[in-house]
Amino acid sequence: MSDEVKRGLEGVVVSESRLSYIDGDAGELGYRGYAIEDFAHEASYEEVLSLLWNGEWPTRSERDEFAARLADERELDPAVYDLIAELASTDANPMATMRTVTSALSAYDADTDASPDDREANLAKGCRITAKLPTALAAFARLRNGDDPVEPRADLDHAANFLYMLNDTEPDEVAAETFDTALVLHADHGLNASTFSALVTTSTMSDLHSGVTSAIGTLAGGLHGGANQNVMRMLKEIDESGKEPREWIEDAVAGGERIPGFGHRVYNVRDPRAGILETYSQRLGETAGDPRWYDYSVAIEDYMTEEKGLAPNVDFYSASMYYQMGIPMDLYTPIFALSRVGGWIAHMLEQYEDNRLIRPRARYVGERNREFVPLDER
Ligand SMILES: CC(=O)SCCNC(=O)CCNC(=O)[C@H](O)C(C)(C)COP(=O)(O)OP(=O)(O)OC[C@H]1O[C@@H](n2cnc3c(N)ncnc32)[C@H](O)[C@@H]1OP(=O)(O)O
Ligand SMILES: O=C([O-])CC(=O)C(=O)O
Repeated sequence: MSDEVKRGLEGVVVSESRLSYIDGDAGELGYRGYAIEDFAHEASYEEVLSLLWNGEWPTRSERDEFAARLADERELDPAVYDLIAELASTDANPMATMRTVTSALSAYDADTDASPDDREANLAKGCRITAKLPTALAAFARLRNGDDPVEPRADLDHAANFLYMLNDTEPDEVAAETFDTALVLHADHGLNASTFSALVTTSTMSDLHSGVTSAIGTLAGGLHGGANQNVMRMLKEIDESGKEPREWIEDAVAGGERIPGFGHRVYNVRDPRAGILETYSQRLGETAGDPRWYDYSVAIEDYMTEEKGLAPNVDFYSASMYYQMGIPMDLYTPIFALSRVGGWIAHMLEQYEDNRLIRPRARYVGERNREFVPLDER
């Protein structure tokens, strides 16, 4: 057995998957063999979930049935609302709230005692988790502002219903479509850190709720999903500094800072999702007559690409896009989770079909054969 250390598991292949294909040199991403550019605008999040979980695009009737099943599961148990209200009253971190709520949902899940690898029970649990998290996040966002939660509406699709519950106003077509595309584009991405942590959890034959709880904790960090809110904080800081974006970034890079939204473990070129999200960010700026956030982003990208050879990742343009939709900054990463939950579940379903415990090793570099000294003699 080789003792070579692969820091960060870079380049290590640990499993086979039929879910997402990534070519990091060509900048290509596909779900189950379909290039994202071919369906991102057209397919809904519900269709993508169905594709990821079942392997094929649903027919219209299958899509309707699946969407209705999800819509039926949006309500939360009153005890979960109480928990969210409690967390909102302490101004808890939204990602910590999502993690805690996911864990709590298992207590109210009808299939909580099913065998961890029972596919039908897992599909039912998957529907419940995916359907309930948007209700939980919207309720939390409203309660912390002193507003009452808004009941989900079964006649709205997954994306539109979330915006409706968040704002207590039915979104217009542009907002609903933009948000739906963001959900579609964030749904899966190979063995990224959060998906891997879900798989580590379920590889012990733990349950789906535990896997999603682990994954949310992993997504929260600034090197992963947390980067999207850091991007917007940076854009705001640039705006307030009065400096040119290029000058601001130059100073930040010279100061040794990592620029959020740039760089990627797998892509050596521009993340293909960034290109699609960029068009939405640009369009929203033009419509609002304030292209500032998009323009800053382009100036930063130009500098980072030319001077550092680093391209934007998915978190870069999603930030200005969500901001221009009026979404509070600290909800961007939880929104990433609302989408990625579909990918996490798809990977866990795949893992249960052919599971092996994930248990790598560390090379021990500490001292050995040291003599134990009892407490009173130290
Ligand atoms: C959904 C997602 O998770 S997408 C990623 C979201 N995360 C971010 O946007 C945070 C900023 N980006 C980063 O920190 C990194 O690019 C990561 C974590 C995404 C990838 O990290 P790794 O593959 O481990 O690359 P690593 O950290 O070794 O970086 C390689 C080199 O590029 C530099 N670098 C990488 N990203 C950046 C960045 N955003 N800003 C400045 N320098 C960077 C590193 O300093 C390092 O330089 P060095 O070799 O001179 O020390
Ligand atoms: O793949 C990764 O490492 C990070 C990423 O872009 C994602 O999770 O969408």
